[in-house]
Amino acid sequence: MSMAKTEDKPAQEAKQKEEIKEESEEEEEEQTFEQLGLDPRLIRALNKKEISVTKPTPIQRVAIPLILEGKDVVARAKTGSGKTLAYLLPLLQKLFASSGSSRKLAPSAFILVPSGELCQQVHKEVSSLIDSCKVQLKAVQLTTKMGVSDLRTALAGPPDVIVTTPACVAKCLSAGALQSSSINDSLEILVLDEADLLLSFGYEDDLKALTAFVPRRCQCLLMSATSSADVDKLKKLILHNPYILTLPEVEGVKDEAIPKNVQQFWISCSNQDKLLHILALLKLELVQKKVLIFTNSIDMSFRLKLFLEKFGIKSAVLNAELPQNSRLHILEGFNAGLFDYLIATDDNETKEKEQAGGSLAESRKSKRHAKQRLDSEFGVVRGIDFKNVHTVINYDMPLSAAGYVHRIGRTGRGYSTGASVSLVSTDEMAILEDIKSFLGDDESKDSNLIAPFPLLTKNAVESLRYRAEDTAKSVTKVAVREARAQDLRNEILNSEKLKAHFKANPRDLDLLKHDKVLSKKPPAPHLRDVPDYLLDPTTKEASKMVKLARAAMGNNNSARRQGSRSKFKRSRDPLKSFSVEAPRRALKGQRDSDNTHKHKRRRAV
Ligand SMILES: Nc1ncnc2c1ncn2[C@@H]1O[C@H](COP(=O)(O)OP(=O)(O)OP(=O)(O)O)[C@@H](O)[C@H]1O
Repeated sequence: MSMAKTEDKPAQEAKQKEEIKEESEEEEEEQTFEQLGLDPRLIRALNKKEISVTKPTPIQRVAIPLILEGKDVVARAKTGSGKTLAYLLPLLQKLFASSGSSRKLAPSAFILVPSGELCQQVHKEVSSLIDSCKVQLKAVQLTTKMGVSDLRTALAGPPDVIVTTPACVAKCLSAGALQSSSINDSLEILVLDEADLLLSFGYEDDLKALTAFVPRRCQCLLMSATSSADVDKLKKLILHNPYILTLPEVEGVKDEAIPKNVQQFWISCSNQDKLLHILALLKLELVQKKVLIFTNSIDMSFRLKLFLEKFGIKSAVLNAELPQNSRLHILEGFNAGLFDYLIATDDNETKEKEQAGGSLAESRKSKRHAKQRLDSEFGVVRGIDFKNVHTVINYDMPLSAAGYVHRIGRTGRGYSTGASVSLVSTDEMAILEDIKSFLGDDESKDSNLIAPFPLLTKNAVESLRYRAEDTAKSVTKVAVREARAQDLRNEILNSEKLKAHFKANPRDLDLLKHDKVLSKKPPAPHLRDVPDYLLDPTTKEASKMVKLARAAMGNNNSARRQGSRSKFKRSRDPLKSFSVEAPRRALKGQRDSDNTHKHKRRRAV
C-alpha cells in the first residue's frame, strides 16, 4: 500500500500541475476583448460582423496588448488563427487616438501583403471595421495594375491606411505619387502581413527601397504562418526597435503549424490511380463539401475538371493564368457557396518545382507556355480566407512542408472544423515523410497527425476502376489544351465586362458561376449516377456518416446553394445586364451557414 502511495505521489503532483495549467488555460480562454484594452467601438464592430467575433483567439490575446503598448511584434501563428484582426484592431485603435492631430502628407499606416488577392481581402476587412466604428479614417488599396493617375488620386488627402504590395509602393515612389520625405514624416505603423512570402514573391528590392525611408520611431509588425530564413532576414531589414517578440515563445502559448480542428489523412495510390481515387472520394461522398483541390500544374487542373465533368461533378479552376478580376470573382463565388469544388493550382508550388529543376516534362511545358502570362502578384492559396472549406485535397503533393501548411490552412479557419486528404504516390512518399517530421508526427509515439484515410475501401475503389480508366483515356492532351484555352478566352472576356461592371457598381456582389462545363457532350447517365449494386455496405455506411455529420453542422450546401442560385436567377447577370442589385442579399445564405460554424467539436471526417 505505502509502496503504491510513494509511486502515486509524482503522479498526483503531475495531475495537480495539469489541473493548474488547465485552469489557467481556461482563464486565458475566457479573456475578453475588453480585458485586452480594446476600444468599445471596435468591440461593437466585431459583434456586428457577419460572423460575430466575441472572443479573442490565442494570437490576438497576446498580440493586441503588445501592439497597443507600441511594441514591435513578430507574430508567427498557425494559418487561420486570426492574425489579420490581431494587428488590424490595435492598429485602428492607435489611429483613432492620433487622427486629426497634425496635417500629414502621407498615410500613417502601410499594410504590405504579397498578392493582389490579399490586398483586396485585408482592405475589405479594414474598411468594414472603419465603417462600423463610424470614425473619420480612410483606408485605400493600391495595386500595380492601377495607372499613375489613379494612384495619385487614391493617395490624395492622404488616406490614413494603405493596403498594398511592396512593388506598388516602389511604383508610387518612382512615379512621385508618394514622397520619401513624407513617408519619413508620417509613417507610424508598418505591417508586413504574410511576411514569410514577401521575399519569396520577389519583393526584396522593393522592401529595401522602402526601409530607407521608414523612420526609427515607426512601429513595425511582422505576421507570418511559418518561420523561415526569409522572416529572419525581414526582421533584420525592417525592425529597429529592440522589443521583438516571437509570440509562440512567450507566456507558454502553444502553437502548432496546423490547427487542431483540422483532421489530416492520406491515401497511398499510384500516379495513374489518382483520378480513380479522387472520383471515389467525391462521387461516393466520402468527404464533406466545400472541397478545395490542389494540383501542381494548370494542365492537371483542367484534366481533372474535364474528367470529373464526365461523371456529372462540376468544378471551377483557379490559377495564375486567369485575369485578376476573374480570380477575385471566382473566390467570391466559391466563398458565397455558388459551387462546391474548386481546383486550384498553387503557382508557388510550380515556381518551387522549376527552381528545384522539377522533372515533370508536363510542368516544364506548361510553364514555358504560360511564362509571360502568369501574374507575379498572384497567390492562390497563401493567406486567402476561403470561407467554409471543409475539405482540402492534395491531388498532387506540395513540394515543401511550408506549402503543405499553407494549403491545409485553407480549412479549419477561425473556430471552424475541417479535414484534409492527400493522395500520395510512391514518388511523393519522401515529401510526405518530410511534412510529417516538420509537423512533429511520430507514429512510434502514437502521434499519428496524418493518418491513413479510413473511409475509402479497396472494394469501393475497384468498383469504379473500369469506368474511371475508360473515361480518363477520353480526356486527351488535346482536349485539355482546348479546354484551357477556351476557359482563358471566356475569362478574359468576362474580366473586361466585370471590370466595367464593378467600376460602376463597386458594392454589387452579384455573382457568376465559374463552374461551367467545358466539355461539349453532357455526362453519360451511367457515369453520372453510380448504380447501387456497385457500392459495398461499408462505403454506403461511410457516405451516410459524412452526410449526417454535414447535416449536424447545418452545412447543407445544396439548400444553401439553391438559395443563392435562386437569388442569382432573380438578380440579373452582370455580364448581360449590369444592373445594381441589393448588395448584401447574395451573401445572406452564406452568412446563415457561416454562423453555424462557430463551434469547436471535432468531427469524424
Ligand atoms: N476572434 C475570432 N473569433 C472567431 N473568428 C475569428 C476571430 N478572429 C478571426 N476570425 C476569423 O478567422 C478566419 C481566419 O482569420 P485570418 O484570415 O486572420 O487568419 P490568418 O491567421 O491570417 O491565416 P493565414 O495565415 O492563413 O493568412 C477569418 O474568417 C476571420 O474572420
